[in-house]
Amino acid sequence: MRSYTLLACAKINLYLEIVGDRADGYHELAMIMQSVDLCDRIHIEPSGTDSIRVTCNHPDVPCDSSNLAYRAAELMRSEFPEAFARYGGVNIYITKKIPVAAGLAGGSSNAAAVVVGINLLWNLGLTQGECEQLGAVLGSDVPFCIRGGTALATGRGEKLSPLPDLDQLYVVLAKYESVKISTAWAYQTYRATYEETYIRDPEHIEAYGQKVHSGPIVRAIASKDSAIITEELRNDFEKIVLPEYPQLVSLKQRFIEAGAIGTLMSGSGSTVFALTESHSEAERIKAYIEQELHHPDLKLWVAQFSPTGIKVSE
Ligand SMILES: C[C@@](CO)(OP(=O)(O)O)[C@H](O)COP(=O)(O)OP(=O)(O)OC[C@H]1O[C@@H](n2ccc(N)nc2=O)[C@H](O)[C@@H]1O
Ligand SMILES: Nc1ncnc2c1ncn2[C@@H]1O[C@H](COP(=O)(O)OP(=O)(O)O)[C@@H](O)[C@H]1O
Repeated sequence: MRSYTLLACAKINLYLEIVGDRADGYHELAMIMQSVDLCDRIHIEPSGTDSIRVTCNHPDVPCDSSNLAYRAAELMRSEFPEAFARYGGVNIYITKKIPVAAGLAGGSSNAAAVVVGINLLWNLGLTQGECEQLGAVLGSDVPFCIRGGTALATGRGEKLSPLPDLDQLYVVLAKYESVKISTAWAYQTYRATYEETYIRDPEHIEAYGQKVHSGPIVRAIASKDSAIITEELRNDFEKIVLPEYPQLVSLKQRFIEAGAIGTLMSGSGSTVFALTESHSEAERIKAYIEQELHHPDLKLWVAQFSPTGIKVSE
């Protein structure tokens, strides 16, 4: 039987506005999500048994049923029992390149790759939309990781509207290995600090009217206007994370000093990214930061915006 190798792209948030409280305990969001070509490699093969097995090269990633890739395979097993009975279990090999707990959706991208990979392995014939719906059960960011490219994400992050691909931008990603921020902590802390500004029980993002401020960046993306995109970068989590981690503030300052056209923390952190208009400029800024900060704990990567979230090869 066939096996598949998939590249699962990281995402960055060019815009993240926390707009309200939801009845289900999640937060209502307006986000611009962007895939970048820093990718984990996921290999999926039939196990020849009825079990799911996950192997990963990263010491901080669990290989048991708490691994999001494992949970994705479990979901497929329970949703498609006949296919499971016919094709059996799977072995999943994960080679991590995306830093862990970094605000780059590493786990979500791995789960996305497993949904897409098992769809192929078991000949399920699911459409991308159907894969995205299954992904939403696994986590708010998983549908975007399946769709990829550039998208406006609303609801709890799972409702996607496509935006034109921003293929002209490059990114330098920087992460202090010791600064690990849990997404649940970030949302809880934000709620505790800003709850009084929340909109209660919002039904639809449109209903927020004036309260949502993503219009200018959406229009700038449509017209591919990098100057306005960089002016409109926003991440509400910066308000609670940056005061706790002054090294991230310095990192942002250094990026601007180095000539980045914009800089922002991604998601709930702790990755900070800088945008540039060329690959050579991104490499130059990476080298500058490595030399200036020269911190063994600080890791940097250069990546390009990607029009896809998952790339498949047999
Ligand atoms: C913050 C973001 C921005 O893209 O990314 P990361 O920083 O994790 O990469 C996402 O909203 C993370 O999405 P994801 O990691 O899929 O979240 P989930 O598994 O659904 O939920 C993790 C935790 O975040 C909270 N959560 C998540 C999404 C949301 N709209 N409201 C929330 O309050 C949940 O209550 C839960 O405690
Ligand atoms: N396949 C996976 N890859 C990475 N982390 C995973 C995976 N499965 C579960 N996790 C756990 O999820 C947590 C969040 O990791 P990750 O998805 O990389 O971060 P973020 O939510 O900030 O984008 C980690 O602490 C890790 O232990």
